[in-house]
Amino acid sequence: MEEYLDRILLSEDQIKKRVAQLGAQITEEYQGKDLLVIGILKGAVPFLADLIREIKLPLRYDFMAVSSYGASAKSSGEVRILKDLDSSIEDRHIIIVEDIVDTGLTLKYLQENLGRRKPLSMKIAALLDKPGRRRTEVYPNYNCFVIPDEFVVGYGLDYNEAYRNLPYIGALKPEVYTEQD
Ligand SMILES: O=P(O)(O)OC[C@H]1O[C@H](OP(=O)(O)OP(=O)(O)O)[C@H](O)[C@@H]1O
Ligand code: HPA
Repeated sequence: MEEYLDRILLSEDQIKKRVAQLGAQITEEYQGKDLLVIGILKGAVPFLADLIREIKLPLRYDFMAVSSYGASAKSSGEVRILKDLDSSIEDRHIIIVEDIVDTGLTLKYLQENLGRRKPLSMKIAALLDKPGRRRTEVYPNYNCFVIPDEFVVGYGLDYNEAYRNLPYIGALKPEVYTEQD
């Protein structure tokens, strides 16, 4: 295991199996619907790439970039749009794909912002849910794993832009980061 990790929380195999299950569930639930999958950059990229290949339906995908963490391990609480969607979502069935719901502030902002654009339906799929840190009452409709209150990296999740390419999810050693930085 890498020396900066405390332990591996979710193995490559566990992630693969759970993402396949979720893809099958979405395939069933969206039969006959015109689906648009919206990935939230940058963390959702590996999850989105794997999930869409497990959804056996015609779909389209687009990306949005928002940021509240900057280069730190603590949410600033203020969400900014860095890149908006390429096209309208009015009258589309959308699934927002996130790597993690932590304080929930990013998701709350996205729900409000995208909700105003009048999609036909809107659901949230998150790889990880960390309910112990929630600061607002938002929860993903589809979730792969619930995790404890620890800062995690890998499979898209970063600390200061590093570790996104790990194929599994690991908890960072506390000495590698500080909550206040
Ligand atoms: O529930 P919250 O406390 O709001 O945290 C979740 C958000 O934080 C991370 O994004 P970040 O701003 O770090 O951007 P990134 O995806 O580019 O890493 C993550 O990808 C979620 O979008
Ligand atoms: O635990 C986390 N790791 C990486 N990025 C994050 N963004 C919110 N929580 C986390």
